[in-house]
Amino acid sequence: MESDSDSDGSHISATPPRPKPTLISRPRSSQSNSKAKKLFSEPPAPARPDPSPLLSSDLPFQILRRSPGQTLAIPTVDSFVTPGYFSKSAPSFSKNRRVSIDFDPDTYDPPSTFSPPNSKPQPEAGISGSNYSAADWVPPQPEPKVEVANRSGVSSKIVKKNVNLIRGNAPLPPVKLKGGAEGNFVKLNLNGRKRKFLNKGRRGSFSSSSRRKFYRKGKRKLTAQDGNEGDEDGLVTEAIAEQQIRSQEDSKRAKKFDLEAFEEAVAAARSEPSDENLVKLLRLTYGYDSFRDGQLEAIKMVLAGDSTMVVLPTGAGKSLCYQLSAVILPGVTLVVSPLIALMIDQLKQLPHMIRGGLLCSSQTLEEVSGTIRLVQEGGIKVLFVSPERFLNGEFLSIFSATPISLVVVDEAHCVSEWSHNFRPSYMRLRASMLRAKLNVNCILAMTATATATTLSSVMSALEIPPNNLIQKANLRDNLKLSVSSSGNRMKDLLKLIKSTSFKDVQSIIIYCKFQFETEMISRYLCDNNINAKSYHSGIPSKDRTHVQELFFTNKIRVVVATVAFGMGLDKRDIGSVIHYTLPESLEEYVQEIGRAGRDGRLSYCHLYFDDNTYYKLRSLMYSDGVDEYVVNKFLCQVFTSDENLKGKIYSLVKETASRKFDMKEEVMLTILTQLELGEVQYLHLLPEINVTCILNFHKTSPVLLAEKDVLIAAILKKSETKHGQCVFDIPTIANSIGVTTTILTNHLQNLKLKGEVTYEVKDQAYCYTIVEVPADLCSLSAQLTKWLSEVESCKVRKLDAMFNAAVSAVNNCEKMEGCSDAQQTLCLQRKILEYFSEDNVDVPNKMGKSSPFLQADIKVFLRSNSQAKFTPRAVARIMHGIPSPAYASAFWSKTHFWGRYTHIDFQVVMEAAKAELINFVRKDAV
Ligand SMILES: Nc1ncnc2c1ncn2[C@@H]1O[C@H](COP(=O)(O)OP(=O)(O)OP(=O)(O)O)[C@@H](O)[C@H]1O
Repeated sequence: MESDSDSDGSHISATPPRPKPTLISRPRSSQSNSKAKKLFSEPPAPARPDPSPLLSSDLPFQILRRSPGQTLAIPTVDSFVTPGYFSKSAPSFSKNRRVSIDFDPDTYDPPSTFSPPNSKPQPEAGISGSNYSAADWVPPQPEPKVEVANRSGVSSKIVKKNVNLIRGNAPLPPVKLKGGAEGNFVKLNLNGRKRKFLNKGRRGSFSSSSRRKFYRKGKRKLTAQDGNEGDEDGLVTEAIAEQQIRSQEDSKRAKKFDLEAFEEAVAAARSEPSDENLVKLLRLTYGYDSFRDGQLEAIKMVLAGDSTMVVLPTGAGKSLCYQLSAVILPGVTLVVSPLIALMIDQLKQLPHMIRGGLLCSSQTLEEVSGTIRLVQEGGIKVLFVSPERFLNGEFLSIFSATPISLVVVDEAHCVSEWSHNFRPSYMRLRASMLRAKLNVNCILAMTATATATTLSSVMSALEIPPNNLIQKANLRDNLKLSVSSSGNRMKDLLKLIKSTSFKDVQSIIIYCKFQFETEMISRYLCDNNINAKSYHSGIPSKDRTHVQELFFTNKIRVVVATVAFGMGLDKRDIGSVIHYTLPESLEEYVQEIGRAGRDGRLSYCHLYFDDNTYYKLRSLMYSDGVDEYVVNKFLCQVFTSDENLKGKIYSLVKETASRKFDMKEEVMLTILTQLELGEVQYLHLLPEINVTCILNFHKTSPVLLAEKDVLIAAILKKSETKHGQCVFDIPTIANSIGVTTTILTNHLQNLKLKGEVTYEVKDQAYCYTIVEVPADLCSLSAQLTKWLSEVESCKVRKLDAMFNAAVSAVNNCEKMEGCSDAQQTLCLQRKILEYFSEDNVDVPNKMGKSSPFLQADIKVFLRSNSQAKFTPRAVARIMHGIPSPAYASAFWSKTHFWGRYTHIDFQVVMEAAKAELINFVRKDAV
């Protein structure tokens, strides 16, 4: 259970950390110490993972024993250096190669060339110290050349190199289009078509068939070059290419589209946004005859420049509210979306006359700069971005000359820590920030699932006046809801799917919490002649896309999925959603059943629940918890005691810090974001980067190169030589010459393109500059811990409310009016309504408050693991079967106490552990 629950990419999820790829170290040849070999040597063998991180963990029970924070030795920053500064002869920056190193945690997978998570740089014999001398350098062997054909068919020779750019994204060779179109302009023009709309004639002639070939070719190249990339990257690239092909087909079909009439309707709606004009534009854009409930109201408010909060049920047509507004508004509409998959879906769903674009971390340099160019040229009307983009100054600067008319915050509940799906990066989306950085005054926030508390916190962050709320019922009334408690869910599920109500249902989604469940159930259904496939984030993206395609084309009847399948999914004829596992909140339940019946037809939603699943889920709710003294230690490290703090870039390597503080990466990010956006701004977060760089020189000797290049000179001064490679910390070098890390890595990339160097980066880190050192770290730690524990309690309450709704639907339903024939629709609707209007109430729970054996078991556990260090929280987590960064399940699940007390309240177990640990320490002292 512990290892494979799925996450939707949200901040506080029950998902244990995904295993990261490990590097297989090869045995080293004893003769491999020649200098030439040193420069081409394999990366250093990773250190063996510590079998028990506890032994080296810095987490003693002695609460007051605080280890001092690590101090970053960062030299003073003298001045800000422009890109050309590095090159002593000529500026070496190519503007269009520059790319911001942005990071979307929802899709990030570290490139496989990186060191394994537990590896630490090992001191090696033969390290020559931090300074290079000319004698250290031996020219490397030439690298093999491969032929690559460009679009025009002319083959060009390029050097095949290790794809070790930041995120492993090697830039594509420039592709020249006939007729003057440039680069991969067309490929990026996601809704390109024939560019009749507003930029007539800008694109050169590019026939449909050649375009198809181009996309296919581009796709192949990208696949080859993205070999080291995360799974989602292939998905983005493919979606972009497929979108292009689809746009072509649409374009042919839409020949009859009357551009003139459309442009007239836009102009009319712009000058007078009356009901009549808007309906006319709706008809021309979508072919719909009327607006759905809430749509017209929302569009009119946005056109009047009023920030608006829209709460409409799933499938009610929220996207149309911003799409139609975008057509009428003069500037760009920026849509912030939490998941790349969601952005891709929305991009694909844009009507062909609305030109869309997408910026995400997994795009190539050309794709990013091409999209930015299009935005600046007015070639994109709707731009989808992830919230992490707002960390990036370069991204924000795009809009200095390009007006944004509207910012749309999709899935706006993510802004609030009191929602089921809080994301720290969404905290950045404050009205004040959007006004200051983007000069935006109108915000449209949209969600299907927000409780009263969530709504009020979102509206306050986005400064949406209370009167500007458009809210309709949370549920559509074509959903028939039923619940049952089951001792044998597999059998009951099969019976249900074969029952009369379900037997004619063509498309069914079955939601599970854990990946193994999806595999197990889909196999079981296939064995029973039901065509089913599983879907979860552990499946390669290509296979996932394939499953989705099979489902959308009705080639499979059932998809058994985790939460990874759902948000934004718009298959209209899904006739049933079944919850094999209890959702974690009523919000999640409403969101997931909202996939059914989008065509308006009666659809069936069944929910199974049982006590054991509830206990397991409730345990997982505690996996983010932190103790005050750990927060204090964390803050000590963040505000390291350096005299000259201001302006310097600091970094915290995620993996190392997470294990050191036994704190999930998302929790660290939440604290850091709060330190930036709370009442006092203590720091300024920068985009996450890999901070350790391993550099190899190729053409010119390092010393000669350093004579021409200030950056290389600084690197040689402050780096170490390991296995003939130059290893340095990116922020340290950036600080020493007073540039940003982005400028530094862009410069390295430039040198790489010239064949001077190759490099790898590793150690993903949070980067920040310090604005103000807190006067009292203890009280700040106390405040932050209190806040985090309230967030945790809120999550637990949400699960309790979900479980209670299910229990009461089964137990009390007959007494309620209208529920019959195993349908609990009215009863559940009532519960959902109550919950969404007043969620902040304590709900009774059925957790045990004591156990006769608990204390004794903890005692035995501590004795049998006396070599390890524990906190009460760590012991309680083990008793509840919750893995954490420092207490991995791979090791600790072997103890027979693992998960033994899931039925006893977590706080109770923690108190018992605390008492036992005190006894243990006292006895030890005696
Ligand atoms: N006025 C309308 N008339 C007919 N169909 C509409 C109308 N507005 C939207 N739709 C259709 O309803 C479907 C659902 O729309 P959309 O995906 O925008 O819903 P949503 O509210 O964003 O749902 P979710 O929250 O699940 O993402 C789409 O297929 C869309 O084309």
